[in-house]
Amino acid sequence: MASATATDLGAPAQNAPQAADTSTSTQFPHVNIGTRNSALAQIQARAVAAALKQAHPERTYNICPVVVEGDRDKITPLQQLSQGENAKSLWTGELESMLEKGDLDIIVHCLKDMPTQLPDKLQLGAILEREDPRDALIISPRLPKDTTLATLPQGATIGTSSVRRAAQLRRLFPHLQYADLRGNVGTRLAKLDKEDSHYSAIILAAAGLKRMGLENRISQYLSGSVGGMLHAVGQGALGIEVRKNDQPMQDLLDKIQCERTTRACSAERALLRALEGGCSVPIGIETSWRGGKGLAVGAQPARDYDKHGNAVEEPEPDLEDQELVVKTLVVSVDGKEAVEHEAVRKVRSAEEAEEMGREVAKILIEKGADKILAKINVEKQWAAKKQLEELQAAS
Ligand SMILES: NCc1[nH]cc(CCC(=O)O)c1CC(=O)O
Repeated sequence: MASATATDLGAPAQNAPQAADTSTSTQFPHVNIGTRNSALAQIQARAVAAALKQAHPERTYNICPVVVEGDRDKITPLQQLSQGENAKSLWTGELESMLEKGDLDIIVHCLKDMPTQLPDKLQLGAILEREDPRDALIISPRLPKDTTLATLPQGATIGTSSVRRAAQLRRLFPHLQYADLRGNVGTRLAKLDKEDSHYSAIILAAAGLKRMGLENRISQYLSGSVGGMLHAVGQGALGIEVRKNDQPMQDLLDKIQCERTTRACSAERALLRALEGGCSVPIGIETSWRGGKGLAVGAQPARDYDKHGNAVEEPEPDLEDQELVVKTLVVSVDGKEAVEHEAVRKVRSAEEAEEMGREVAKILIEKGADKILAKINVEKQWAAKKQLEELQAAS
């Protein structure tokens, strides 16, 4: 097996792999863990390495940060980058070809960024326990810290490059403006904070901020009930990609997966797959577990949050006694049309959860979601064509 080094992975020198642990047996080769090289991605990769180390202390782990295409092009708006044939490979393509070649053994992804269709030889080997899946509002330091979506001044600009976020917000906050905002979490915060920034606030995933120790920047946690914002499919969870024929590696991953998150995210991903939405399509979702011993069905969501956004710890009912609640929304880019649906079902496996996701997709389509999505695809193609013409005119 190839043992990759920082240099032959094309990573900058300061991103050298973490020193491999040589204190234990060397009868196994290192597990090479691929990751994007952003600060958040590397934090996530280290968390996975730590979980693996705990489950399998006999193995050694090597983190390999790689600069990917999506991180290089900072100019083209995301919706247009994710067009056409290259659509899905932008964030994952380079890492995946290294995995296929054997230069990597696993890739750690934000599940949200993982395409619903993976290359033939690869599979989603594990989904780990979910962090807070909600979106969060971050306010400019020039505004009062307790500013919320509802108290932002008329005409204030919110930075987000997510069609899903902007479309949902336009629906409930038509008096605000929405502008593209690109870059890693640190870059986006810097663009908000700089003195002449034209953003009054930005929306980021709470999970990324929490993982980076930046949750103190969060002014408001958004959800279906606060700000009417449903999160992206897979948001807050980590997905690990592995070669299909690598059973030993799959066995390692089986010990660190989270069944609750796997079932919920399997439903979410099956729904997205059935609607054929790319990562920037305005599909919002919220999954939760309901019922179980000691709780009346529908009495309260399985996970609640206090006013600081911390998960309120309650003794967790047995997963097998609970039902999965899937709440979902497809909204037009202008926020004027929306189709929503909520379903509740017992799912005893990831496969049953996928079935539920497909059922919900079918109902959304019956309610008219396909028309909203078709219109978005036409608009995207038009925008991409216009941009190409501009580029040609400029050259
Ligand atoms: N769109 C990029 C992206 N992909 C994953 C995360 C972090 C949150 C997660 O793990 O789902 C982010 C940043 C963000 O949306 O704020």
